[in-house]
This record gives sequence, C-alpha cells and structure tokens, in this order.
Amino acid sequence: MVFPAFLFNYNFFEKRGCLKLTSLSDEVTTNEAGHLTIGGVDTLKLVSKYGSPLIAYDVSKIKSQISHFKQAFIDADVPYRVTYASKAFSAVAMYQLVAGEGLGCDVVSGGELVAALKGGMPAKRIEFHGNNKLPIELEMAVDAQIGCIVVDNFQEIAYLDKILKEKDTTISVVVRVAPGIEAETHKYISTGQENSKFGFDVHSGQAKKALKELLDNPRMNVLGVHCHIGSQIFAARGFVMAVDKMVSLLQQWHEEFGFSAKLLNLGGGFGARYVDSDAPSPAEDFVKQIIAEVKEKIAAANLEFPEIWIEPGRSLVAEAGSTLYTVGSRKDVEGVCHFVAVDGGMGDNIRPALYQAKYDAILANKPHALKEQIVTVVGKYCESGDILVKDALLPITHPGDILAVPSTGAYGYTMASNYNRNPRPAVVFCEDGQDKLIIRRETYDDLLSYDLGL
Ligand SMILES: Cc1ncc(COP(=O)(O)O)c(C=O)c1O
Ligand SMILES: N[C@@H](CCCC[NH3+])C(=O)O
Repeated sequence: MVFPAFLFNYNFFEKRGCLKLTSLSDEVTTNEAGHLTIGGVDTLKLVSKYGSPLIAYDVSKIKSQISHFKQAFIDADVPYRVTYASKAFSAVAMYQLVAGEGLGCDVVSGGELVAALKGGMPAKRIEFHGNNKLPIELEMAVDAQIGCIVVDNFQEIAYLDKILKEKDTTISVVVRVAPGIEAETHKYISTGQENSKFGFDVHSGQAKKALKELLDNPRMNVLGVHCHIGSQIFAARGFVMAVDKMVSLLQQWHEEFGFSAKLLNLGGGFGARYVDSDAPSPAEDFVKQIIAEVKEKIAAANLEFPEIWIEPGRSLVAEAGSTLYTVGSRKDVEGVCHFVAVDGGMGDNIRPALYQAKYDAILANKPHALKEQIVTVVGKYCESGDILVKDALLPITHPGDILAVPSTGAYGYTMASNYNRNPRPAVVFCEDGQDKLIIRRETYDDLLSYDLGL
C-alpha cells in the first residue's frame, strides 16, 4: 500500500502541534542542489566518483567525539588515556587520525596490530586484547614492544612466559577480569557477566590466581586491571557499578599482595545513536560519572589514584559513517509488504541480521521530499534475513536513486564479508568539502586471488 501523501507530511501535522514525527533524516545537511552532503561533500558526487555501496565518514564528527571524551578528563584534571577500540573501524587512515589526536588504540589481532603500526600509532600507545591470542600474535606484540598486553587467561600467561624467556625480554601487562556485571544491552554484546568467555572470573578466585602468577613473573610488569561490561550501553550506571567492583578488588589485592595499580581500565561500550529514538548519554556525562565514582571509591579505599583508561570504539565512529547505496529493484505485495532493494546489504552491514539492529534511511538525492511510503529496505544477498532497514519511511523511490543509511560507521566495514562473492565496498573520509579514498573497493580479481582451483 502506498499511503496518501498528507499522512506523512511532517510539516502539516507538526505545524498544528498534533504530531511529532522525527527521524535522523530531519537532521541532514544538504547543498544548493538539495542533495545530502557528508563532511560538506555531495553524496551523489561521491557515488558517481567511487561507485556504490560506499561508506562515507564525516571526519569532523569523529574528531568532535574524541574531543568530548578527552575534554571531560582534562576538565576533571585526572590522569587518563582514551584508547580507540579499533575493532569498530580499522583502517590505516583511521589509526593515523586517532594517533594524530593523541589517542592510543586497542587491537585484537595481528592484523589490527600491523595496521595500527602502519598508521603510525606509537607502539607504546597500543594495547592488545583477545580471549585467544595466538602465540604468533603475542610474539608480534612482544617484538613491537607495545604498551601492554591485556592478559585474558592462563594459557596466554603460559604462551607469553615462553616467548619472553626465549627472547630474553619483558612486557607490560594488564589483568582482564570479568566483574560479574550484566550490561543492559543485547546478550551477544554483553561481556562483563560471570559466564562471559572474556577475562578472569573474580568470584571463583581465578582473577586472584592470575594476578599472583603475573606478579611472580619477573618478565611481566603488571600495570593494572581491566574490565569491559558490554557494548551499546546508554547510561553510566553499569560503569559506576564496574568502578565499585574494580576498586574493591584493587583494595583486596593491595591488602593481600601490596599491589598498587597504575591504571584502571574500564573498557568501552558507550552507546551511539542509530535511530531517532536512541538516546545514549553524551560522552562527557559517561566520563564525568566514571571519574566521580573513581575519586570517591579510591579515596575511601585509601589507594593511590590510578590513571583512568577508557576504550571507546562505536561511540567514536558510528554516527560519523553512512553507507550510500543505489536503489535497484522493488517488490510490492499489496497489503503485505513493500521491498526496496539496494546494491549492498548484509555483506557490508551484518548488524541488523545479527543483533536485530535498527537503522534509518534517507533518500540522498532528495532528503527533504515528502515521505509517503513505509518500505523494507533489503539487500541483494541470498538470505531472507538480508534486511537493512525494517520500516523505512521514505519518499517514493526509483531505480538509480541513492539511498543513505546513516550511523553505519561502527562494526559495518569491519564485520563485512564476501558472501555471495560480493566485493567489499570502498570507504572515503570527507571533511571541509574534500573527500579522500581511504579503502579502495574490492574487485573480482581480489576475490579470485585467493582461489587456487584444482
Ligand atoms: C575489551 C573491549 N574494549 C572496547 C570495546 C569497544 O566497545 P564499543 O565499540 O562498544 O565502545 C570492546 C567491544 O565491545 C571490547 O571488547
Ligand atoms: N560488533 C558488535 C559489538 C561487539 C563489540 C566488540 N566486543 C556490534 O556491532 O554492535
């Protein structure tokens, strides 16, 4: 069914004060041609230059988020480090950007480590995470003498010990604990609970045993403790609870082992806005509440004040990125459904299929046109679950229209696949009206280059 146009005329109802229908599309920036712009660049020009699907970042939005996180620490005058969790979006250009902004970065694989070093991230500002770091990855980290390895399990301690002995060297480590806190988020992205695969469990005594092993090892320099309670968290409450648990742990460890943590790493997980109804706390609010709690609890426990580390990933890049698609076919079953298909889908954004994640959609060639249809935006992959936006309120679309899905900057490209042998999209950085290709589009030759045949 196509609805009568007046039903979706925001202005008509809003002027009469009887309806407040908003979407991310009401906040878009456009140029004189009436086209959606990103970082001051016309999105239609981007697609004609680089093709689609295309992931376009507004670099100023990334920089602004970085400065909000940093400023809250600076204002409170406490020692800190903001470490970008690069799994959210890993590209050499991104490491260059965050290194230039004075951040550290967290890597979770040899591939991310190589890219971070290539991007000029100083090794001492890199921390290595992961629940099953391979011996070869640990060796790479030791050889690069990165800032710290966030030790996750006993097997890792054994591997690391062997590598350090063989190389006759030392490394700094941080103990990752599972603090037993369930974050209010999707269960697939909740990581702080006791049954998480990540980190040493506190209650069973694993964490204490791990600390003792690390302290007893002369080749490992224990800098502090780490926890990460989950991702896409909207309120500071979970972080405040994590501070309480971590400081009480530090107090016990101080009493028992005389251990004094130089740093307290509270992980990432700060939420981003995907659709209009999402309302994550602003970056500075999270940080302010974390700092207030650390100050209070550390003073009460009479401990040395540690450097406070956080690891935002999603919140730095999600809202800065949008994916531009070209509209192709459509299917209308009157009274049942309306599908608008685009030239990408679950291969460049698996999040709706994996987490039932919600997105909005904007017609980039006429973002302010009357929205008169509710459609399901689907991709081109051979899966019924290949849905990008479930109920998108859009103007009538036509083949060749450019459709933008905002807030795809985190865990989109980094979780992209070659399903159905579709090449991964290109990525551009846009700022002050200039665009720069930072990841080129994959070609069929790229895909075939791995394929050895018989
Ligand atoms: C240890 C760790 N730190 C930081 C992050 C980044 O999380 P987010 O992108 O939600 O900020 C993750 C991912 O959830 C993580 O596992
Ligand atoms: N990839 C997830 C979050 C996992 C974060 C990494 N521990 C997402 O898209 O929301």
